[in-house]
Amino acid sequence: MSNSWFIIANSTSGNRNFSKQWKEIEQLLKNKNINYSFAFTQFSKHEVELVDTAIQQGFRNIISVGGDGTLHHVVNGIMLQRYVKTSDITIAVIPIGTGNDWIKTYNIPEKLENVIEIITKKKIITQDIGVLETENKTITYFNNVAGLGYDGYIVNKLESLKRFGAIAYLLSGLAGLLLYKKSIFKIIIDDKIIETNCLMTLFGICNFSGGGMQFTKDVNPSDGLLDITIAKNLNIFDLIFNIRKLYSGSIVHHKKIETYKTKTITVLPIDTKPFIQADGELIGSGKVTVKIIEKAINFVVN
Ligand SMILES: Nc1ncnc2c1ncn2[C@@H]1O[C@H](COP(=O)(O)OP(=O)(O)OP(=O)(O)O)[C@@H](O)[C@H]1O
Repeated sequence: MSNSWFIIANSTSGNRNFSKQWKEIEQLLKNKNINYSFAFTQFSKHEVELVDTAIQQGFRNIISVGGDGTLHHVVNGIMLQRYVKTSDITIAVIPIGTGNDWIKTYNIPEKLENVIEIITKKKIITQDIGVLETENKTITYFNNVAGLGYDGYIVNKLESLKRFGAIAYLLSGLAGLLLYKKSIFKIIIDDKIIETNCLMTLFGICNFSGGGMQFTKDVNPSDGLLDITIAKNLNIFDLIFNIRKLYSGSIVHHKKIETYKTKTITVLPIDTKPFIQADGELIGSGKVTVKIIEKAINFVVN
């Protein structure tokens, strides 16, 4: 069992024909003599239960077949189980989602043949995992990028637009700015208190979010630090004139953006309850405290 993989597959991820992709995945795994069992998710967050059962049965290697949301829930399943240390578990990702942002940090390709090849090599990085605690004491883990404010607003709006792919993030991201009302955030980082009109505050472990955009600076996913980005009173013109910089990452040098590295941060929105997103999943609204767990889970990378 310790060398075998347990595959958790989300047939609703992405816009392509899942059964065709699944057939190809099974064929490639068989060609490479990779030992595996599998289960399909039946509903959102089912990943958490499936991971728990797989680990209880003795599996230590898990493959997430889906997008960033599926991976997010697999990670939460690992962090929530109580059978083994989380660092005893290894996750590989077969990306069939829409954004597939987490894989971009590690140059993991989307072509199935190449991904399976990477899984056979099993090169591993032990990555940090973030923890968010909301006002009602709900705990959520994340492996890529979380945030509150405008990014949460977009995640909430995007449900119906997702089938249009990564371009939908960009278009709804720009159009939404005309309607979105920024608000004052009180941000506590170590001994520093920042009170500012804020479009959004992001908590990063890896580089990419929003379908290939980069808002985090000098990322190291295993250094035990959150990469904080505070986007202050940016407006639609700031973004339209800097579209290329959103994707290249140099937007972080904009004068209305500040970045920090820290182990813990609290954000208190004043008078509003902005949406909070984690890895592109909507998880709550309002006040949030974020911490980081250094080197928590192993991931197969390129
Ligand atoms: N059987 C299911 N039915 C409905 N929703 C599901 C099911 N299984 C998983 N989900 C949920 O579907 C959501 C979206 O999945 P996922 O993020 O993997 O795909 P995506 O949105 O196409 O990709 P990305 O996040 O990379 O853009 C996740 O919240 C996941 O928990």
